[in-house]
Amino acid sequence: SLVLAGSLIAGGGLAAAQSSLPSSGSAGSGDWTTTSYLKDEDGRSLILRGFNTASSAKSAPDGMPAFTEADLEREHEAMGTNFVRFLISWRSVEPEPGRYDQAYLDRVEDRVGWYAERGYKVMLDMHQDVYSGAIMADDTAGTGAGPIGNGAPAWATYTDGLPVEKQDRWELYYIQPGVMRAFDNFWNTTGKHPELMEHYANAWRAVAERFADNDTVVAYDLMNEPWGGSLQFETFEAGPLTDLYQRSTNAIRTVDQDSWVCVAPQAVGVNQGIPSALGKITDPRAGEQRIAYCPHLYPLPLDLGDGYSGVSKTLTDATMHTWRASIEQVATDVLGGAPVILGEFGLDTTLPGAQEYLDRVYTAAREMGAGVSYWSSDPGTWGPYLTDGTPTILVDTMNKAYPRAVAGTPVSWSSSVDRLELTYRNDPAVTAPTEIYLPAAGFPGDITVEGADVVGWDQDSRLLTVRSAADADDVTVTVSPAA
Ligand SMILES: CN(C)c1ccc(C(=O)NC[C@H]2N[C@H](CO)[C@@H](O)[C@@H]2O)cc1
Repeated sequence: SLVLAGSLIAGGGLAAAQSSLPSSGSAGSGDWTTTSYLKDEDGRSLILRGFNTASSAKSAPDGMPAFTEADLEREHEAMGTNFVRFLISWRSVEPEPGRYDQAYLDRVEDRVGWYAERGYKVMLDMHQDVYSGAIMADDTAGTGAGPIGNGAPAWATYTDGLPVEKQDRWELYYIQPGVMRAFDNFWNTTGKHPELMEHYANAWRAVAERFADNDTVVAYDLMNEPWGGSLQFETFEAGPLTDLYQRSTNAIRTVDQDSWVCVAPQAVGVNQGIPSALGKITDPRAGEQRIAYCPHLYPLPLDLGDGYSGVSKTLTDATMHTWRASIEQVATDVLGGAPVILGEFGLDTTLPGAQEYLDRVYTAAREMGAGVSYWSSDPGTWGPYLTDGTPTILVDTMNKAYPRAVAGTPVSWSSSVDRLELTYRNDPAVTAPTEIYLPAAGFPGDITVEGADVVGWDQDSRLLTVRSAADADDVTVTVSPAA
């Protein structure tokens, strides 16, 4: 079919290439591809690309990111993203024990509406870093919106009077005695606070009750970068962490049967490629399990400020190999074939080799069939825009052709500046068309589509929709600028 810029000419044949779903590679083979995806309300498999929005929400009194609808319009226009890992906080959801702040959830719902109007899907991230803003005496108004940590409300922060001394690096607060104790009390390692995990699960139920019927909210990311305090690795991950995830999943399912529940491993070590010991979480819903796996990726050399070059590149490549094997193992063997979203990765885009690293991670995500939410949309050299609005290399890196919603199971896809190829196993039960984003940079005018019929072309959103013959088995669609 030939699509003329702004309009389309129907016609063109339907070619269905013969191929088959890849078997999942042997553990750690490095060529594993998921066969499981989050799906939209039309049953289409979602390929999710977007940002974490935003770190600025962590200590904001109203819990909202300093991210306006105009910022979202700019992001959508410049990069064609379709996904956001939106930061929310326990302190904002449950400011007092058992009281859920509906005005805060109203503010979250307003932002979700911004994304809905632009065709996005939202994953709500119950964010924490260093437990709570209440870990230090100068906690602002005792709400948990303090200057260092974020996440838990003040009433759920039990440091038991142990010291939390000022640190040069924020990460070091995690091992301060008062913070270790706050985590040990939350996980009830001390045996003194069995109520806190219950409150946490019930806070999730309150959030899910609000968004259960909102198709834009497609997933809940149960806890950001969990830290076990005195418990680490298997004792923590297979113990209280898996327990909290199961309890939160059960609580969510009392009000929301359809959203995916995303679970993350502990951050330390697993972000750097060490295998996770996370246990099985069982979804009590009828039908398919809707548990997803949301790991993060932060190779140590990059985190220490080295670029992606020299020894740092070698070590980072080794990290990514073990990291991919670990993801395959948890998603396949532990969670029974869960879809994967890379919940966070990022770096200072001004570092040497940054572009190559970004390309490598997005290639790995594409090969695995994983969604990606980049850390983060906040202004600065890590993000897409500097504080003065100057674009970083991230904007062009993100602004690439990709399939967004597929009427079947993606088998493989690839894209270059001016060509996209997608192979998927057609699902005749899905009547909605497959949706593909085509940036103006590579597709300035007319386009040629092979392997499927063009259903529509929206010049503003730059979304092409195509449909294969209902009886097609495996379909290969190729999109390129018209000759
Ligand atoms: C010691 N612990 C428990 C620790 C250390 C470092 C990180 C981290 O860098 N995380 C990577 C990014 N993720 C957060 C937001 O989720 C950002 O603030 C970090 O840069 C996490 C945990």
